[in-house]
Amino acid sequence: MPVEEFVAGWISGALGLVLGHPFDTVKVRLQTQTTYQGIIDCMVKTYRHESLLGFFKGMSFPIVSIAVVNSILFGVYSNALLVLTATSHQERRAQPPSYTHVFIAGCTGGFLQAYCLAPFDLIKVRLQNQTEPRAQPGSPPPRYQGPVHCAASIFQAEGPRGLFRGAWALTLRDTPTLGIYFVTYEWLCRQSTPDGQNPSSATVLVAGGFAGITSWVTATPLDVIKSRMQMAGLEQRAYRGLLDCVVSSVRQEGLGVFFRGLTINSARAFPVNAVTFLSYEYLLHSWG
Ligand SMILES: C[N+](C)(C)CCCC[C@H](N)C(=O)O
Repeated sequence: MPVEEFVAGWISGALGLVLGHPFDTVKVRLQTQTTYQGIIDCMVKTYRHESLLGFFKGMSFPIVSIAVVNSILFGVYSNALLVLTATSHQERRAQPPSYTHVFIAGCTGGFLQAYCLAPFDLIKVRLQNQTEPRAQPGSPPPRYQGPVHCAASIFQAEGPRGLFRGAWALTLRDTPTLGIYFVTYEWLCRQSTPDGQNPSSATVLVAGGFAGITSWVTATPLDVIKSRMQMAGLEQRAYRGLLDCVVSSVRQEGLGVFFRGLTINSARAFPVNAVTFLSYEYLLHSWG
């Protein structure tokens, strides 16, 4: 089993992640809190209360987890294509796989990464939603003092299952939308590259960026539900399940609730995924 794809997936994921984290914090806050009037308001308030550091809350853990998660996504995707089409990464420009195969491989990668992502994503969302300024002398400490403390508190209060809160919503969010992600990327690359040639860097950037946007646009409704289910354990607002969360969110806030964070998700998705795909292709290319 080729391992370069796993390593390339990890490094490229980490680069994209740092770039996109401030957007991600604003998104999570808009989705789960009602105190902000919009993106700008949320950014200004976050900056005033918590300085620039506020935007980077909850990032250390994802940096570690992206190693696992993005390498599973890209590694499984590429190896699934190897199984389906008997072509390696290098051979795929000359013998492009069908879009059905790309979709199936993307869904497989998406499904497998979702379960590993679930506990990391839960901790990220809980930490991002702590809006207190960084510890000041005399003020009470925030509920979670960091990722490890957060994981340990959830584990103590709810057992190992608590760490997988929202995991189903996350799996449903990621399985089809990562199929869409790779199909969009491949389609855009093929549109602007002569047959058999490697896409240019500019093409990879644009195709990666749009793959990110398409995937996030289709993922946003379940992203909202996922984030809410992850926060529910804290807020005594227990949902009986995914459907209950969907129904009660729509009842209280209307259908618009499914599009919370859509603009910011898309704004974040372009640079993050442009950089992810460019570094992924570059690394694989330079390793031969
Ligand atoms: C499937 N879903 C849309 C959720 C994610 C797809 C893109 C993944 C990328 N690491 C990013 O963070 O943008």
